[in-house]
Amino acid sequence: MLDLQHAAAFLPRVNIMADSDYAVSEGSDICIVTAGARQREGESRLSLLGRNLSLFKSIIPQLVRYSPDTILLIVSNPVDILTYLSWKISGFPPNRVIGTGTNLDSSRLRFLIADKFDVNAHNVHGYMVGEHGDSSVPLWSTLTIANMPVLSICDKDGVKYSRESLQELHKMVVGGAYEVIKLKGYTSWAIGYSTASLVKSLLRDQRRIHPVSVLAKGFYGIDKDVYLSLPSQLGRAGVLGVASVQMIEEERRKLHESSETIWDIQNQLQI
Ligand SMILES: NC(=O)C1=CN([C@@H]2O[C@H](COP(=O)(O)OP(=O)(O)OC[C@H]3O[C@@H](n4cnc5c(N)ncnc54)[C@H](O)[C@@H]3O)[C@@H](O)[C@H]2O)C=CC1
Ligand SMILES: CC(=O)C(=O)O
Repeated sequence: MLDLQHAAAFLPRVNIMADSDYAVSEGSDICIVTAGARQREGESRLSLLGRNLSLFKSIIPQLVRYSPDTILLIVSNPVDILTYLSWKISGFPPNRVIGTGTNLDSSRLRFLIADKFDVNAHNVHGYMVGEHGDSSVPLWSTLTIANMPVLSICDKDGVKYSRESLQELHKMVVGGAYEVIKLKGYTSWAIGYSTASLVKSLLRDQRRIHPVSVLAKGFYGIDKDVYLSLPSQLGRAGVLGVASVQMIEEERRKLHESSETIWDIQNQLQI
């Protein structure tokens, strides 16, 4: 708290408070939960569940008690399962319980595509969906650079990036967090920017579409209460809707596989 307060001369006027008493969070518009164990080198996100489950059981009721109308934005891993857990514990409607999900994975993919094709990442449009993690699914069929489908660019003669090398990019996205963790012990900057961008869309009612972890039941043929990332419109009320993106059969199948991966673990939770 002090370290942030000492930046007062460089920030817009802001009241920075901290306390171990949750009363300090009373009346929050949004509560961002980042507490918890992080991965050690080579460890998967899913393996963190045991350590972070009991933590969430103690944190979420306190946040709900002091801010019954808040939006819960979950960052801690495994983010999809902890977001589901937060939804269950909070008793909130699902539109007010959101996980940062594949907003970060999508940015990693957009960065890699932008780098390969030497364009600005803002001009690369597309989503990764599903689990934030190893079973995430890139929606190649709708990925575009300035409205040109990336797959059709790859099919043109003389383009040096084949469809196979795009699959390599997906591996790099999945391996991206592992690599950063190996190099510096944790990831921080990209998830920080990703979360800030989501908060801006939510609190300023920007109605932008982000791939974030939402209750997926009823979308894309998913019939279970799982949280996973789908392109979702965010505004002041939280999740305003889920976009209907065209998916080819293979993408839909992989989304369902990702959903099953999460479901299998979620099913073992004792809430
Ligand atoms: N969804 C995503 O894309 C990302 C998720 N993460 C996840 O975020 C979590 C935190 O990671 P880091 O910040 O790197 O770890 P960290 O170890 O730097 O920070 C964790 C913090 O949680 C706090 N904490 C522990 N128990 C608490 C409690 N009962 N109440 C309040 N605070 C408590 C600790 O004091 C510590 O400050 C991990 O689960 C990590 O996997 C991290 C980066 C990206
Ligand atoms: C740690 C993590 O989930 C990430 O950086 O993607």
